[in-house]
This record gives sequence, C-alpha cells and structure tokens, in this order.
Amino acid sequence: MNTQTDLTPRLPEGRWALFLDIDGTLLEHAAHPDSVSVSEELLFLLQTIERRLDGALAFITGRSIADVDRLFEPLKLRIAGLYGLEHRLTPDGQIEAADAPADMAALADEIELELASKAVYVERKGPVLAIHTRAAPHLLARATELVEAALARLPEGYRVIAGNAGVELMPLEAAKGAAIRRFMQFDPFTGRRAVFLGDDTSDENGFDTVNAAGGISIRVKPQGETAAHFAIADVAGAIAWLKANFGNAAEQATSDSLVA
Ligand SMILES: O=P(O)(O)OC[C@H]1O[C@H](O[C@H]2O[C@H](CO)[C@@H](O)[C@H](O)[C@H]2O)[C@H](O)[C@@H](O)[C@@H]1O
Repeated sequence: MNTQTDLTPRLPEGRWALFLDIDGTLLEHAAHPDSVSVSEELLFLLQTIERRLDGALAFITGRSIADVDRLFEPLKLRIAGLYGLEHRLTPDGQIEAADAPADMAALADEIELELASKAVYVERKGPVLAIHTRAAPHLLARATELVEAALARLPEGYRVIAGNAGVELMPLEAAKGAAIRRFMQFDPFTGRRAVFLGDDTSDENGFDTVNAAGGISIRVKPQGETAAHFAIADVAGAIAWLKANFGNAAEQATSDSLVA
C-alpha cells in the first residue's frame, strides 16, 4: 500500500482496456444514491471512448446493472455490477448473475426498522446490502455494528466492507479484481493493458489486480493508503484525464450520435 501516489501522467499510445468505477469517480457523490445525474457530456464521452477502444471499456461498480442502465440511459456498456456478482460481457448481451447465497430481505427489514427513520437509507441490492449514513454520519458506527452482527446469521462467505459514507454487506466473491480478470479473458479486452480508475475501499482489490497484470491503477481523491500507483484529485480531474487520453474524437463528432 502507498500513502504517496504520483499524479497520473498522459498515457502513451497503446492497446488499452479501460475499467471505470462510477460513484466518486465519474459522478460526484450526492445525498442519496438516486440523486445522482449523468450529464449529456459524460454520456457522449463514454460513447466516444467505447468506440475508440473498439469496445474495451467496462463499468466495474457496486451498483446493480439495472440501476446503471437506468442512470446512463440510453447508453449501455459492458459492465460488472454488484462488485462482480453480475456481468454483461457485451452491451446488448444477457446479464449473468451469480447465485445469491442468501436473501438479505429479512436483515434489511430489521436494520431499516432501527435506522431508517433516522435518515439512514437501506439500499437492497439482492445479495448485497448497503447502509447509507451520509445524511446521519453519527449513525455509521451503529450501522456497522448491525451489519457485523448480521454476518453471524448468514451462511459462511460474507463480509462487511466500508462504503463511501456507509457500509456494505456482500458475499466474498463480490470483488472488483475478479470482475476485471473475467473481462480480460474475453475479446475485446484480451491482450490489452488494463487501466482502472476508482475512488473507494472496494476499488483497492481492483487496483491490486491491475497492478499484478502490469496495468495502470488510478485512485481518484486518495485519502491515506492505497494500492493505486497514480492519483487524480477529484471527479472533474478524472473526466478531464479521460478526455485527454481517450476522448479526442469527441470534439469532432456531434452529440446527436449518442442515441443512434
Ligand atoms: O462502485 P461504485 O460505482 O463506486 O458504487 C459504490 C456505491 O455507490 C452508490 O453509493 C454511493 O454513492 C451515492 C451517490 O453519490 C451516495 O449517496 C452514497 O453515500 C455512496 O455510498 C450506490 O448507492 C451503492 O449501491 C454502490 O455500491
């Protein structure tokens, strides 16, 4: 782990495969998961990058694929959702979902009963449960206690991981590194050099994977230790870096082509 990361340089020409986290990397954090919005400019940039990389672009996110499709509509990209429990290997392909080891609904009900009236949002994502305390930071410790206690009632193979202003409970196989490795086994990713941009604890595992494969790991807004080799200060910086490295054609095209 590094505490000191280098500012991210311009990439040399090469055959790159680009993996992008969403919240905190492409989108500024908002008070509620449903309050984020995606600009036309970002949609257009992503579409341009996807074309320039011959499709070697994928979202690697903790959100569900259905949620991301709704947010980025009409754009559909290759994507690993729920930290890799879901995959869509081609933009129009089927969503493959791992078997859910347990249904979290009862746990979610209980946690909601204690915390939801106090401005805590319990996000139900099937096999993953996210407790958001952004609006009530003083309840993060209690939310963490509750999900840790819930571990004992689940089958083996679950873990608790810090979210951004919250905490998430998920199966062990939900890991961004494994999701990136899966994409790298298939065209158009195979044989390319991976680049991964992320901003959270859950992205660290993705940085390890990309580093081990000789790729480029970039942490947006790093705070403290990170496995990422490079840093970008904020979301605006990440977008500017993506534009500079992969988006040059954007200026020449028209945004009308997005929905085509
Ligand atoms: O892996 P990511 O794409 O970064 O997704 C991580 C989680 O993002 C969302 O929650 C976070 O962003 C919200 C909107 O800014 C914010 O309100 C919340 O406090 C953050 O934790 C999403 O709701 C989660 O499902 C994702 O796991």
